[in-house]
Amino acid sequence: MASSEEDGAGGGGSLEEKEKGRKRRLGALATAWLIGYNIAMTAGWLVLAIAMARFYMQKGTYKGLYKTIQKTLKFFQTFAVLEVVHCAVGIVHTSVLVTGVQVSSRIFMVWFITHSIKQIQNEESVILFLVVWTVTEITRYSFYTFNLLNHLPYFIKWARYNFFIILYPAGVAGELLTIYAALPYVKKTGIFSLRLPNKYNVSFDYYYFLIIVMASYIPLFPQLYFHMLWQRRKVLHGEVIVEKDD
Ligand SMILES: CCCCCCCCCCCCC[C@@H](O)CC(=O)SCCNC(=O)CCNC(=O)[C@H](O)C(C)(C)COP(=O)(O)OP(=O)(O)OC[C@H]1O[C@@H](n2cnc3c(N)ncnc32)[C@H](O)[C@@H]1OP(=O)(O)O
Repeated sequence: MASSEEDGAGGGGSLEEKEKGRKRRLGALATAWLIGYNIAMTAGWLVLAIAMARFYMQKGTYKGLYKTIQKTLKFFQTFAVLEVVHCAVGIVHTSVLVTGVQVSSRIFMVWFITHSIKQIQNEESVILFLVVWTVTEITRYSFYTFNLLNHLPYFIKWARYNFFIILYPAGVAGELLTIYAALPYVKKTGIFSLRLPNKYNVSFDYYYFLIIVMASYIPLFPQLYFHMLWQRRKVLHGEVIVEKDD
C-alpha cells in the first residue's frame, strides 16, 4: 500500500531533499487517491446489495434481478481494472499477476458471458456469483478504506481474511455453472466465433474457447486461493512469508 513516509538515504543535500519531498507528496497523493477509490467502490457494491435486496423483497423472485442491476454491476466491476493499474504503477504493493487474473476473470464473466448471452441471465448460478461478489467486495473495499485511514475495526479485518474461505469456492462454482449454462447457446448461435472461409483465413470457436476458460480455473483458482490463505496467515497471525515477485 502507498505510504506517506518514504525511506531516505539521509544526507540532506538539496537535490536529495527535493527528491524526498517529491516522494512524500506522491505518497500522500496516492494514499488520498486510494481512499477515494476504495470509498467509491464500497459505495458502489453497497448500492448493488441494496438494489438486489429490494428487488427480491418486492418481487419475491430473482428472475429479472440481473436486468435491474446490470448497469451498476458493469460500471463498478469494470472500474476494478484500476486495481491492476495500482499494482503496475506501484501504489499498491501486491502482485500484478494475481490481481490481473482475478480482475480479468470477473470482467470476462460480466461482459463476455452474462451481458452477451441474455438467455442465461436468470440462472440461479448468476445470482450465486452476484451475491458472493457483492459480499466479498463490500468487505474488501471497506477493509482497504479503514486500513488506509488507520482505523480498522477487527471484525472487518476478520471478515476480509475469513469470508473468502467459503465465498471463493462458492463464487467459482457460480461462475463455472454460468459458463456451463451458456455453452448450448454459444454453440447454437455461433456468437463471437469466426468460421472459415473468411478474408482473414482464421477460425475461432468461442464454444471451445469457453471450455478452455473453464479448464483454466483448475490451475489458476488454487493459486488465488493459496495467495489469500498466505495473506490470511500474514495479517491475522502475523506470520512473515517471503513470496516470489512476478
Ligand atoms: C480472458 C479470460 C480470462 C479467464 C481467466 C479464467 C481463470 C479464472 C481463475 C480465477 C477464478 C477467480 C474467480 C473469482 O472471480 C471468484 C470470486 O472472487 S468469489 C469471491 C471471493 N473472492 C475473494 O475473496 C477474493 C477477492 N479478490 C481479492 O481479494 C483480490 O483480487 C486478490 C488479488 C486475490 C487479493 O490479493 P491482494 O494481494 O491484493 O490481497 P490483500 O487484500 O491482502 O492486499 C495486499 C496488500 O495490498 C493492499 N491493497 C490491495 N488493494 C488495495 C486497494 N484497493 N487499496 C489500498 N490498498 C490495497 C492491501 O492493503 C495490502 O497491503 P499491506 O500488505 O501493506 O497491508
